[in-house]
Amino acid sequence: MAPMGIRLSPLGVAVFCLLGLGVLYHLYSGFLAGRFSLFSLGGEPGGGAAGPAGAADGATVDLREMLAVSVLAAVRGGEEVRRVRESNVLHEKSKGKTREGAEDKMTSGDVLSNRKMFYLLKTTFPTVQINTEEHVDATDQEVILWDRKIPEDILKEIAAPKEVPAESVTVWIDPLDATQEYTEDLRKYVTTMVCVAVNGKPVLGVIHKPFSKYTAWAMVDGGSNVKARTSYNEKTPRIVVSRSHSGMVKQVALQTFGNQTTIIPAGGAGYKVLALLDVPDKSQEKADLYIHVTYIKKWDICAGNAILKALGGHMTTLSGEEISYTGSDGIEGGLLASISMNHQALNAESGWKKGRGMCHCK
Ligand SMILES: Nc1ncnc2c1ncn2[C@@H]1O[C@H](COP(=O)(O)O)[C@@H](OP(=O)(O)O)[C@H]1O
Ligand SMILES: [Mg+2]
Repeated sequence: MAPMGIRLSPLGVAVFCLLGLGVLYHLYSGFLAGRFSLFSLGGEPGGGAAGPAGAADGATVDLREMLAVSVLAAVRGGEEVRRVRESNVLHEKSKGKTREGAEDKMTSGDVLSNRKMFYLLKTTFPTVQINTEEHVDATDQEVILWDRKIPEDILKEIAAPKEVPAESVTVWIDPLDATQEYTEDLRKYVTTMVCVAVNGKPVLGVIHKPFSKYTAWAMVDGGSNVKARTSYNEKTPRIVVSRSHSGMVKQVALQTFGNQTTIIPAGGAGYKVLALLDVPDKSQEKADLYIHVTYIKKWDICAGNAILKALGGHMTTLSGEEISYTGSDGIEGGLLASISMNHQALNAESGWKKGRGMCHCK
């Protein structure tokens, strides 16, 4: 008989100790996996412990977890986008005008998708900088918890965690790309997008089509669920361009590549990047190049830039400069996106001279 009348069974004590050891092992193996992957990336371990709650660790974040949450955020945001469109009550408003005088529209689809996407990412990675197209209402907070499950297709492509310092990360969210087309009920152009940049370089991108439920994702030096097509027409390329913020893009494209070139006007920067890839979605048109000439924001292009880069393609300004995804929201020098082509030669051909903002076409 034990003191105070409690009798300890030897079998019970043994089971209790074994359970305790199991829990300790589980916790410690997660800790070691995080540390090893950090060292393999050449980084320094941060001050906080990268334990099993790695996603909530302030000092480092695991890019593989960020990819899983980004895919989930794009899908959850997309559900809002679809629900609002199907309700036919869009509460369309104008946020003002673009520099070229087009209406910069916003709908309930943008706002509700933004709320879901932002809070899912912010709750999971509270210390990371998140830039999003729409205003986040702090009085309307929503705590959305990630179930910490990394989907099988991601685990298959990316075998190990990839930890980076949280302070090096900037997330860009576009809760509804192609808002203009959304208001016109041109559903195929609409996407939701998440991008993660590390030290300003785009490293992972997710583009989700809410109406056909297709999702493309890729991580630079990691893996992807999408690939380039087998061939592209470099001589007389089909060029996908904006239908609602076109500027002089048609003239630039035709003068540069000749009158044989086919111009495909389309909505959404996400849609236009997918046009360059091997995408099984039936509603997706195909193109060889994507050119944009007016001002554009980084949440519109970062995910596409990351995906192209991961697959060996390029997205630069028209004068060939890489785009840095920190600091200011927008870029001035236009956009040229290609894959499996001589991007540098295309830049030179397009005739845009750095800093001039005008075309010196042939
Ligand atoms: N000149 C400009 N100024 C501001 N935003 C622009 C722009 N040109 C394009 N965009 C934005 O870039 C995205 C793709 O544009 P487009 O469909 O014309 O190619 C759209 O994003 P949103 O729909 O997310 O606002 C659009 O608003
Ligand atoms: Mg956009």
